[in-house]
Amino acid sequence: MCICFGFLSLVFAVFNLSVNNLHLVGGLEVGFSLLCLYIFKHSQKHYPKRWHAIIMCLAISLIVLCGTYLAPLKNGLFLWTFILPILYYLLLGRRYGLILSSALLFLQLMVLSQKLPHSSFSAFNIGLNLLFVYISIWAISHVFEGNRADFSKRLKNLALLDPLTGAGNRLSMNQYFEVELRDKSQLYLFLLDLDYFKQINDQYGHEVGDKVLVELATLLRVTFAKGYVFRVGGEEFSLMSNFDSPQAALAIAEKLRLAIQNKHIIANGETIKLTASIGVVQYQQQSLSELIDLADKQLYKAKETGRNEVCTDILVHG
Ligand SMILES: Nc1nc2c(ncn2[C@@H]2O[C@H](COP(=O)(O)OP(=O)(O)OP(=O)(O)O)[C@@H](O)[C@H]2O)c(=O)[nH]1
Repeated sequence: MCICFGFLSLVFAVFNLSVNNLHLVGGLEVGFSLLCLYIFKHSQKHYPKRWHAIIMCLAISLIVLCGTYLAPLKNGLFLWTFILPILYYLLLGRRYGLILSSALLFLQLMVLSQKLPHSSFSAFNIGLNLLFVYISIWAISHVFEGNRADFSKRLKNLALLDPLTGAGNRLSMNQYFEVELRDKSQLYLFLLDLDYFKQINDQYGHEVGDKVLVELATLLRVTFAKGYVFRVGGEEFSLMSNFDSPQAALAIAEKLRLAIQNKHIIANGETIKLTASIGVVQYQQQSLSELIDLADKQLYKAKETGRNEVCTDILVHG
């Protein structure tokens, strides 16, 4: 898109500078071409930045507004106004699309009211038609972008959330660890596994087992509100958060263990009691799979020593 707009803008710049004598508009168009070139170069090496899209939209709007004001209407430069709502919604989403489209409409109406002859009925007719075309394109862009955003959110949820519990899945854990979590200096990972969950399934049935998993995930999210909860296996959850100290991390792990122990789930008129084993490790420059392996060792230790335990390899001083 940058290449396409940059090239078009350069062609118009040459035309406006050499034939139309619109030096300001031509200059702006040359500037816009250079901006497009810069953004194109940047986006080849890095993820595109949001301010690039904002600057691009503002720059092209300025060119269209200046062009409409300075060039004779018969040049048709103002027709570019109609693609701008599409561009705003495409590049900036619904909120900015709405704000910029209304601002552009207001400014273009001011500019055109200076340029269209006031008394002429045909000018009034043209103005009205242009207004309705603009509003129609704007409305279509708004609805289309709304549908696209909802659809993309639903797809993202399908890809990243565990459908049963609503907790993040393995993929979202990887994404969180590798991309979103920038400061890992105080990161701790808990691996939590329900004890004797097979017995619950066997005794009460799979549906009740599912209900237990859903309630457990809710309890984890509430008790571990500071961090992120992912379901990484049948009845196994991984939790990640930064803590000020190992003591603080272990205190929360213990709080989780007690909350699960005190949780009573009613199913088929019976009360189901739960316990969980938890392995806690601190991040020290390992990869995610290495960190999980370490946490798994601690979890195994907790299972071995009788379950309903928190185990860790962190040395706590004092
Ligand atoms: N209801 C339900 N059960 C599941 C789901 N995923 C895995 N399971 C069950 O979870 C149980 C896990 O059993 P085990 O690995 O033996 O673990 P456990 O009985 O909790 O024993 P320990 O972990 O050693 O304390 C199996 O019975 C699986 O069928 C699920 O989505 N829903």
